[in-house]
Amino acid sequence: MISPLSLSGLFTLDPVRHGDDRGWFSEVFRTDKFREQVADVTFVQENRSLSQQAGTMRGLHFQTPPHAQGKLVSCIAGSLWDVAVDLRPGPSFGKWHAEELSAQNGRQFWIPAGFAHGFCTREPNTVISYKVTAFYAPDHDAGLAWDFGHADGAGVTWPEIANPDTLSAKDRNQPEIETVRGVFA
Ligand SMILES: Cc1cn([C@H]2C[C@H](O)[C@@H](COP(=O)(O)OP(=O)(O)O[C@H]3O[C@H](C)C(=O)[C@H](O)[C@H]3O)O2)c(=O)[nH]c1=O
Repeated sequence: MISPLSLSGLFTLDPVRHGDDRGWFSEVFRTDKFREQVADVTFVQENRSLSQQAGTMRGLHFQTPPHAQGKLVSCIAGSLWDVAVDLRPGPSFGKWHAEELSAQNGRQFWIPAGFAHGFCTREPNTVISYKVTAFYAPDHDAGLAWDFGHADGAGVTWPEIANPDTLSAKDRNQPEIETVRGVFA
């Protein structure tokens, strides 16, 4: 099943699992169905990362134009809380949406270009896997603080298990959201 979400452009996808006495089989991605029902994009790279500790936080990241990335995110081991923050100009700027992704539920989260992406793992040895629509461009790698807006009572409400001590040095020094307003104008 493919479902549009409240923030326009975001979707969840729940591929069918054909079970039998061995286990299950699932078509987890098809270009034709994705282009018809979600977005007419082409994926050029697939990323995976292992986070050993539960509560590991990564993000909030994006690549600036012309290397902005759409991301089709899934969890292939363990479980995680995945969040997209809208950086597109307009009334939804700064709004966010999160999804629970796990190897068990097989759910996928489509995040188009124009959003920052981050996650927090819920189990040890969680692996995230995501296709992206633009190649890695380190000179266009950007981000915003995981706790943006918290001083004003706004921003992302991370799960209890989130552990800021797990943040990379880069992620401990990301800027406030106002500094990235207009990046996707
Ligand atoms: C993103 C990326 C990274 N790298 C190298 C660069 C570093 O040597 C190493 C770790 O990179 P980084 O610390 O940026 O990895 P994460 O903190 O997991 O960042 C990612 O996680 C958040 C949630 C995202 O959505 C982005 O895709 C991405 O920013 O992998 C590559 O070689 N290719 C790549 O595409």
